[in-house]
Amino acid sequence: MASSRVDLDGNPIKPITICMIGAGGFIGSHLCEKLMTETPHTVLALDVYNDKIKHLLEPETNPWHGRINFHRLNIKHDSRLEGLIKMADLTINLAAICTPADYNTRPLDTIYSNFIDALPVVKYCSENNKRLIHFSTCEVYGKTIGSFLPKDSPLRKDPAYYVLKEDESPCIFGSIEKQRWSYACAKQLIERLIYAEGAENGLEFTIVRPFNWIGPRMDFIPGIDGPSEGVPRVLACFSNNLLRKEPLKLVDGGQSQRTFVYIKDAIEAVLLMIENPARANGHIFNVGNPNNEVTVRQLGEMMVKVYSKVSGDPPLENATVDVSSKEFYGEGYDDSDKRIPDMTIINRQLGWNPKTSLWDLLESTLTYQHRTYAEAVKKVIAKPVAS
Ligand SMILES: NC(=O)c1ccc[n+]([C@@H]2O[C@H](COP(=O)([O-])OP(=O)(O)OC[C@H]3O[C@@H](n4cnc5c(N)ncnc54)[C@H](O)[C@@H]3O)[C@@H](O)[C@H]2O)c1
Ligand SMILES: O=c1ccn([C@@H]2O[C@H](COP(=O)(O)OP(=O)(O)O[C@H]3OC[C@@H](O)[C@H](O)[C@H]3O)[C@@H](O)[C@H]2O)c(=O)[nH]1
Repeated sequence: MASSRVDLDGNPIKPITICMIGAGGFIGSHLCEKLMTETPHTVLALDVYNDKIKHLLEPETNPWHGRINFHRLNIKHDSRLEGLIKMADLTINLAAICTPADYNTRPLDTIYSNFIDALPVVKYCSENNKRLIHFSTCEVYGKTIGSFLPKDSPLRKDPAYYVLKEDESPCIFGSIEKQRWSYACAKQLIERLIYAEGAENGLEFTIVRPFNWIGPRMDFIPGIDGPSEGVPRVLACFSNNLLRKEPLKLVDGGQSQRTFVYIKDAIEAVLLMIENPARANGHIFNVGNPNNEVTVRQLGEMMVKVYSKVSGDPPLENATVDVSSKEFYGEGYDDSDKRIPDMTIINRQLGWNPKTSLWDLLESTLTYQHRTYAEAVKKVIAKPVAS
């Protein structure tokens, strides 16, 4: 496997050591899996949790045993961080609070997590001349220019007013009371800091802006492997509703638009960045699938159909219900109206294109959700409520 692998310019790929912070999360678990099964690289996996990568850490008979080492630590306060970054050739920082339900209910934790806690990582990489791949977000673009045009303006249909370009589009956030944007603002400032470290001190960096990556192991199902009152991201919210046979809640009518990309497609893009530093350094990359655009209402309706197919149950009648954002997320919520990534830069630098359609990615993801959770949800529903 390992020795014959070459990069995009035909050079042999040498095995490296990667310090992956946030390796126990959704994206981290898929990236670790890819690195273990398809590459010779070694991973120092840092996180406070490891449930999603347990299958890679155990048993000792795994062919990659010894190439992945888990370090349980909180980067807020752990003196081991600099040493681990020094031991690696490349650091990938995925650690963040990144769930909309947290942005306006835990704004301080959100700002600290996405900006303050990331500062030492940038500093240690810069001081020790280590390459950094930092995970930002599509949310740094905020709202589209088109959303400020009159509702009936024909310009709303012009891509110049909504396609999001790394090197051209402005970042448009709501007012300070709309704390939804605290996350986006913290991510924007850390991007600017990394960029400045590159410009002034020569830090070798790549910034990734994910556009709604979804797939197995995303977030949690409330009351099963996460808190009963917890509100995960939309894929897990809708999966939870489907598993419990309750209507899917459409926030403010589900009119916002998103493009969804399959996690396995997106991880291919990250691997190209890891293994082609000369093409990836100094760049900010949109990673998404512009062909998979739907409104949140359309996403819900499609998930109802796909879940019926994979579970064998008839689709729910009255499958959706409208809720206000204030009721669902609390005061201070706002939303991104539309997110279409421009793909020019990632295409030119890495030749990457997403492959999987929304229907196909939902089919494999909901098959996983059904297999993993249906029985556990049935048991919880059957339990009499304690009086
Ligand atoms: N999934 C997406 O579509 C998406 C979209 C935009 C941006 N992102 C960004 O990608 C990154 C990873 O996202 P994800 O979807 O895998 O989220 P996730 O919540 O599943 O993973 C984040 C991981 O970081 C860990 N972590 C957080 N704070 C930590 C700390 N102080 N010390 C150690 N570990 C810590 C968490 O325990 C978690 O396992 C985040 O930076 C997020 O903002 C993701
Ligand atoms: O049950 C639900 C959950 C969510 N939604 C809506 O679905 C849309 C998508 O919500 P998600 O929870 O997936 O999160 P968003 O797309 O708003 O942001 C996401 O993308 C940017 C990343 O940085 C973050 O990981 C995440 O914040 C929003 O319009 C939200 O209001 C519902 O209508 N019903």
